Amino acid sequence: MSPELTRRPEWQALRQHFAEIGSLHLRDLFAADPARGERFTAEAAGLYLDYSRQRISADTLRLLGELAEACALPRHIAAMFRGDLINTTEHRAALHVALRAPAGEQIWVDGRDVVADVHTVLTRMEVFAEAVRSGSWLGYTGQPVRNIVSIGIGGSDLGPVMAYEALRAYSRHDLRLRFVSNVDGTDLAEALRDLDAAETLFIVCSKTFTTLETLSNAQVAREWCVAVLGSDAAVARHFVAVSADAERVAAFGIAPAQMFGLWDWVGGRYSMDSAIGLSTLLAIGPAAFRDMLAGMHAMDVHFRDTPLAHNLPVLMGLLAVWNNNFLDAASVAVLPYEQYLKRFPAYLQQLAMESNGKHVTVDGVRVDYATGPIYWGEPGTNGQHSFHQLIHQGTRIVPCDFIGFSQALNPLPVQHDLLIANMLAQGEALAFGRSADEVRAEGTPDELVAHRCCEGNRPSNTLLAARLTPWSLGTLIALYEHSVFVQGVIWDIDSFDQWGVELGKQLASTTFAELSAATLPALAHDSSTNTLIRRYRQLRDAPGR
Ligand SMILES: O=P(O)(O)OC[C@H]1O[C@H](O)[C@H](O)[C@@H](O)[C@@H]1O
Repeated sequence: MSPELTRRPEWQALRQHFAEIGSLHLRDLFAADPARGERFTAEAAGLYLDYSRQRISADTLRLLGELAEACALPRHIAAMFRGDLINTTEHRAALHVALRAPAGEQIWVDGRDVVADVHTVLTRMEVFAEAVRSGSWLGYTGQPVRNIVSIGIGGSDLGPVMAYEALRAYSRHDLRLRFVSNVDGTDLAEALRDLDAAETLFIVCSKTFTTLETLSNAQVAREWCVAVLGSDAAVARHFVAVSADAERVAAFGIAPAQMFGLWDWVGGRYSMDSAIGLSTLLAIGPAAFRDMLAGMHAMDVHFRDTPLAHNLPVLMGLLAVWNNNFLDAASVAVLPYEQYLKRFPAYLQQLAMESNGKHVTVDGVRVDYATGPIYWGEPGTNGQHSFHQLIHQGTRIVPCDFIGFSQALNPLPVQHDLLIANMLAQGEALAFGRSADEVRAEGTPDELVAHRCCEGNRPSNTLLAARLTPWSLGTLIALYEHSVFVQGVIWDIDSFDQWGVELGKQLASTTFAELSAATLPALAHDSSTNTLIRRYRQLRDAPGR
């Protein structure tokens, strides 16, 4: 059985259309329509999107819209907001929109109003955060908290790290936040090296509370804390947990009063605005955290209620499908021209790649088209001095998302205009390039003309907002969350499961037993794994090394 998507007349129409316009250059498209840079734009919740530098025409947009209708995108959007079990392989809702729904709104799952539950937890988080921030929460020896160490990985780390870095300008600078994720002991050792346990609070973040990296790091952190402070009783003043599994948290030794809950309808990579965001709330305070939620909600409402043609996440999602499946672009570069967004690309990697890196449809049929592209990126202008060369002149097409803000958070005399000038120049250079004639006219010697030419015709989006605030960060996150969902709907995949990560975990547990056994047991892997296991043990145990 072949999947339905590529058999749809709307898909075939796009194929045909690409054959007609695929070779058009952005120079021609702009020349043919001088107002293109005003027309191919959209705006929502304070975010302005310029998509005029995508290799599309008005017909492309119409045909993508028809594909979206054929794939029942509006029905899928409604189903998500209603709390239907759209994560079909796990029989769960994907209701991250409920995490930022205002108090009083109602969304029902299994006969419970989940919005009420969300606000109960949010209020508890705020009370706790106020106690810590005001200095009234005291450690075991009577000291207030000055250091917060969040232990978590994947969705229980990347969102909180990204948000903490993004909102540093709004954070309490006398609270030191650190994030430990890797099972590599270096991560924890370096995080704790200069901290005083008496004034350190640990947040153990794990939705399942089974994740090996997090549990083993939390265990060591607890031993460190108890050893320094001299009593098991210290754990109650220095550890809180965020999890959906109260029993496992209790078994670890953290009392229910010090646990903040989330639910199985919150996916890990969609959880940074749940209790998993406790570190963010501690850093920026309750009012700013609520602003972030309000920004997310504003984008949710826009996504839910706006016709497809003017809907920002829908446009971004459909353009991503166009680039991925018709232009055959295998990756997307996310280039924030805002230093505070330095971890945004890493956060998006999990969001996009764990969601849409799938090889079968929701019905388990092998896809015959490319699904999720590779997301990567670095803040500008740094990337311009390293990998932009490939984006400008390499043989692969790398669509770019530029993200910038009009107002600087740390204004220096000329820097911000310089920064944004560079962002705009990159988009312009990528789109229009520089022809051989133009290069020659600059007096370039003949033998260098080919080397200095830039073909152009490289697509990009530009997202512009007034200022990076908790609110605008919220809009940006929700924009990408929904854009990823739109892509998943078109590709007919389950964007909310992540079965692919399980195999490696299973194999690692067997291998761990083999690495740590006193004497090497019989190995039954392939010859590569067997040899590497032997060599590792040999190097590890070699005397004098
Ligand atoms: O929050 P946890 O249950 O500890 O999960 C942490 C992470 O690990 C898993 O392996 C998944 O791939 C991620 O989606 C998840 O966010």
